Amino acid sequence: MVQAVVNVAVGVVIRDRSVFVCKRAKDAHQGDLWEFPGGKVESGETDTQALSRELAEEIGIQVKRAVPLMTLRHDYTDKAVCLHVQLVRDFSGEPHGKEGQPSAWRTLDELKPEDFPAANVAIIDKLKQILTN
Ligand SMILES: Nc1nc2c([nH]c(=O)n2[C@H]2C[C@H](O)[C@@H](COP(=O)(O)OP(=O)(O)OP(=O)(O)O)O2)c(=O)[nH]1
Ligand SMILES: [Mg+2]
Repeated sequence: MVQAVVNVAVGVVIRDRSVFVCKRAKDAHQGDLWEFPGGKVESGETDTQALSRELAEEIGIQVKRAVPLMTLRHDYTDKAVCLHVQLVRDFSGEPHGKEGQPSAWRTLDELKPEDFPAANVAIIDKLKQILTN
């Protein structure tokens, strides 16, 4: 059966020179890898609405402004995703792993692409282009 592409809102939360990352649950798709927080866009939601909802649920912040960074499609062997990646610099609340997941602030130099799902390699590359210097 051909599977539908799953639309996902992904937030790169930035403070100073660091980004906020979380660890995916072991039993999740692409489990046990690090991620930028976010999740599936539900029907009737815009990407931005989905992002605000997911970041409130997963890391306990209120997004004040989100700026689109990139949209990318990635086909894993078992699932195809379209990631709508947005930069979040303007938020209230203190990001934390609200669902008990490990989380951390990391500088770009500290991000190892191999610790993330394969789709994230392109995101990390793009962040390095725009956030350095
Ligand atoms: N959140 C997030 N998902 C990513 C990233 N990179 C990547 O390939 N994905 C994939 C993994 C999943 O197949 C999908 C997002 O699913 P998710 O597990 O976050 O969705 P969700 O929060 O709505 O979770 P659930 O309630 O359905 O379990 O996108 C990333 O950096 N962040
Ligand atoms: Mg999620």
